[in-house]
Formats: sequence, C-alpha cells, structure tokens
Amino acid sequence: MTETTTGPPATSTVDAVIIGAGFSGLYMLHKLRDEMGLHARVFETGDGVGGTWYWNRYPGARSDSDSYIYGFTFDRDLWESWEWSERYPESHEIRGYLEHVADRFDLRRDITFGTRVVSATYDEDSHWRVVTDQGETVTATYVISAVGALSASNTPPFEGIDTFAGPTFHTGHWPHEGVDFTGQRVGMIGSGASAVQATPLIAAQASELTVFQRTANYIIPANNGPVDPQVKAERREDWAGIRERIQQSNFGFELYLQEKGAAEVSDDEREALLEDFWNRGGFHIWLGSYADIFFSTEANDLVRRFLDRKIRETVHDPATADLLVPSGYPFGCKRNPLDSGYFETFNEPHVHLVDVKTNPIAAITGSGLRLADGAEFEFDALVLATGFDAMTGPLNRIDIRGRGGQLLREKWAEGPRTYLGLMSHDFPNLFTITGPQSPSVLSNMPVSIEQHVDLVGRIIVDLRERGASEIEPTKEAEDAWCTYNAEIANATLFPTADTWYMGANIPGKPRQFLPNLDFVGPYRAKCDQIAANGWEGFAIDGVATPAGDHVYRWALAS
Ligand SMILES: Cc1cc2nc3c(=O)[nH]c(=O)nc-3n(C[C@H](O)[C@H](O)[C@H](O)COP(=O)(O)OP(=O)(O)OC[C@H]3O[C@@H](n4cnc5c(N)ncnc54)[C@H](O)[C@@H]3O)c2cc1C
Repeated sequence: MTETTTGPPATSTVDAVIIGAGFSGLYMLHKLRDEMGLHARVFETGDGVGGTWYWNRYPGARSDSDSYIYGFTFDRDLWESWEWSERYPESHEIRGYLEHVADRFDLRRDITFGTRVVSATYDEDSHWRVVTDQGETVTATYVISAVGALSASNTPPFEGIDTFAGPTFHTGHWPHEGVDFTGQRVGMIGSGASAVQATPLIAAQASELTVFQRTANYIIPANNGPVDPQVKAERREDWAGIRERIQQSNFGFELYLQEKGAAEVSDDEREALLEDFWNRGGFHIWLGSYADIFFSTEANDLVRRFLDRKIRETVHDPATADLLVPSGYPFGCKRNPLDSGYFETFNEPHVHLVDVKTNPIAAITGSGLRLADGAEFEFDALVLATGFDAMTGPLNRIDIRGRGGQLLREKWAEGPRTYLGLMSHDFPNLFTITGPQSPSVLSNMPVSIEQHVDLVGRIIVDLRERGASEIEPTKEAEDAWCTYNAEIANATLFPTADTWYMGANIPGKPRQFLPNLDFVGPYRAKCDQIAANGWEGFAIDGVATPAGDHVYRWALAS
C-alpha cells in the first residue's frame, strides 16, 4: 500500500524529528505528539508504516515472538482492539497491526514516507539540522532514531554480484507483489532465521532449490498454529498481568530460566524437560531452560547433544545431516531460528545443501555461482538470505554529526560507544531507540521499544520542566558503560561465536558484542533508578550527575 503524504515545506522547525516508522517510530510519535503535545515529524524511507514488516515479505516471514506479546501494551484499548490469527503472526498480519495502530492514533499525517534521512548535524545552539534525500531540511531540538536494529540489509561483496542474468531477491527487500518460483531452479545464499522460514515454502514451488550454507544453526520447531480460544480470551483479560510480567522478565517473554543448571540435573530430568520444551516449540529451550548454557561449555554440550540428535533423527541423508548439525560454537549464542519443516525439506530430492564454509563462494556468475574449487551451479533466480548489518548499520548509514562536526560512525569506528545504548557523548539530544549496548535484539523487541520510548519521553518532559536545553551522557559514564558491557559479555560464551551479535557477519566490522546483557527487567530497573537519582551519568546543560556503582552491577551475577 502506498501512503499519501502532503507536500512539506523546504525548511521547517519542529520539536523533534523521528527517523523510521516501525514499532519504535510510531509509538514515539504518539508519545511526543499526543501525550506530550510536542510538534514531531517522522521520516520513513519506505512508502508505508511497518518497518521490518514493511520490507521483509519473503515467503514464510513471520515473528518468532508469540503474537500475544508481539505488540504494544501501553494502551489497554489498543490491546483489546486487535486479535491475532495464529501463535506467530505472519509479516502481512504484523504490518496490518501497525497500520491499525497508525489509523487508530491518526499518525500518518505527521509521517513523510518515501523519504530517507541522509544527515543530522548538531549546531552548537542546541539544535539539530536534519536533511532528507528529498532535499528537505528540518531543524529540531531532539532527534530520535527509530531506525531499527535489523533494518540495514547486508549484501556480501561477492565478486560478480551484479552479473547474474536472472532476478536476485534479498529477503529484507522482498517485492511487494510476491515472487512465483514455480518450475524454477533457485539458489539461496544463507541459512539464518530468514532462510529457515523461507526454505520450505520456496522448495514447495521450485523445481530445484540449492541452499548455500556457511554456518549451520540450532533450530527449534515453531509449533505454529491457531491458539485455543479459551487461552486467547484469558490473555485478552490479563492485559495488566502480562504487561507486568514481560516488563519484569529477562527477555520480554513469559519464559523463565530454570533454577538449576543443565549440569546440575540428572540426564533423565534434563531429557524430559528438553523433550517437553521441544514439543511446545518456540524459544523455551533457548530462553527458558538452563542459565548455565550461557556460561559453561560443559552445560551447553548437554543441550547441544539433544539438539544434534533431533537433527539426525529428522534428516535422512547422513551426509546432509552432518552438514546441518552445528559445530564450533555453543547453542544459544547465535540467534535461535524457529522452523516449520526446515530440516524435513532437505529430505526432498529436489532440495540440496552446499557447504560454503569449507568451499566458499568465489563469484556470482551470469548463470549462477561458482565455488572456490571451481564447481559451478546454475539457477533461474537467486535469493540472498544474507541478513543485516545489525544494530550499528542503520545508524552508520546516516551522516550523524555531533559536537565539533564529529561523525558518529567515526566515533564508533572501533565499535559503538554509548551510555545505556540510548545516547552517545558529544551527541546531545540524540536518542537511539533499541540502540547498540541496550538489551534490544536479545529481547522480544516491542517490550524494549516501549521502555526506551517511555524513557525518552520522561527525559524530554524533565528537560522541559527544568527549562533545560540539552542532555548527553558524560564521557565517564559512557566509558564505564562500554567497559561494563564488554566485561559482562566476556563472562558468557556469547563472544565465542561468530555471529551478527558480534558483528562477525560483516567484513571489517569491529568484533564487539553489540547488545547489552543486563536483560529486560533488570535493565528497566536500572534505568528507573538512574532517573530517580536525577539522571545519573548524564549532563544536563553541562551539569553532570555521576553514575553510582549500581549502574555497572550485573543482576545476573548475584
Ligand atoms: C525477519 C525478521 C524477523 C524478526 N522477528 C522478530 C521476532 O520474532 N521478535 C522480535 O522481538 N523481533 C523480531 N525482529 C526484530 C524487529 O526488527 C523488531 O521486532 C521491530 O520490528 C523493530 O521495530 P523498529 O521500529 O525499532 O525498527 P524497524 O521495524 O526496523 O523500522 C525501522 C524503520 O526505519 C526506517 N529507516 C531506517 N533508516 C532510515 C533513514 N535514514 N531515513 C528514514 N527511514 C529510515 C526503515 O526503513 C524502517 O522502516 C525481526 C526482524 C527481522 C528482520
């Protein structure tokens, strides 16, 4: 659907510019405009609302978060006004939900679609100058990045990438009219969460599907389907309880790690729990089983063995199963895809798996691709399921200049530097919703988004009540937050895996664990205390409040 926009003036002044119209941008606009009475404008590259769900329309694209918690909880009437059709909503249904949100709060009138923000420059008079690719300049007191953590799609720099004669589709930029692969030979590069969702459906149409896999994944059944009407009704009633529980939880789900570790229970007990969780589907094994899998290789191996066995029980060809069984990294330290028949698809005679870790892709050719050993593959269509330049990518693609003309991406050349993942020193009044070094992608994201939007709202209310012009983190607080984030990540197994959490999927990207590991509930409590103590770690109009030790204390360690 193409949204209509009214023609904007070439230059204007507003209180706030918001970049992006997904979950984050929509709620931020509602908060600033409808709850706080500010003049805010949103710029969005796409032609409609939805963010992730505007762009990701590949076959099988859906949330891996359960539908009842994959939405806003800030408004009970909104909660009750929407009914999801399945356990996990498909992309078009989430897009429909966000269109419903935009309609309900009349948000579109302040969103300019089809417009990319190309630069945001801080002028020393406490204002930002925001320039779009349509030639418009807007001056704003606050700039709020709602650009998403997974919105900068990654196309690896394969030699010959532009030479393929057939159509090439990136899962993150799927054509709105859909693609019919009937009777076609399809090559798909990548085997992460998007590929896992798309493979069974593309295989159902294609005459041949060849998946080129660099890294095998631990994949757990989604167990999708309709939700019992009784359960739905109970959830509808339990708005306050669910909201409270997911806000206080570790990951924004109603999932809770077991009291005992995998290595502390008997084999029978562990086997029974894992089998139960496997059958329930979803993130139970990842985010609701044993905490020690994130710290101990021995404990992790106990769960890995269970998952390895499941793959071998499902995949008939032992050589293919060997390739599909992950090795070399711990379970849980890479985004856990959920599947609906992914492994089973490789039992079909027209579906092939090719390992490109040991024999990498040398070049894309006019008719397909060539591997390092010279093997050639021919296709009619090529699918790039090659993921995203996560977390820092969307911000680094904008020329964001803070004090003294400093470019944010230059400041972040060795990795992001933030305080709370929300602000960066020398970039006053610039807020990054679900930014790097916040829990963000390690959570059910609408919960983290609501928390950040509410926090930004509180900060701005407070600034205005004080008659203050600007806020930024102190350098000391930022340095300490960066050190703290690295330390807690290094206490876990996460850094041992080559993942997009570590920036490892992008050549040249600094290797640094990008999200924060405080987890949703403790991070929220920390932010609340920082606010209650007069914005510890921030300077307001140059007056700093030092951050107490509690800011750098890890709840998980206690
Ligand atoms: C395939 C996929 C599956 C996912 N599944 C889950 C899941 O199961 N659970 C979960 O919690 N999360 C999931 N996510 C993460 C998902 O991104 C978030 O849940 C949520 O949609 C993020 O909302 P957002 O508004 O912060 O960002 P986005 O939805 O990414 O929206 C950002 C918007 O900003 C726009 N933008 C970026 N840069 C600019 C610019 N310079 N100028 C103008 N506009 C710009 C983009 O066009 C985009 O529309 C998934 C992500 C993907 C890609």
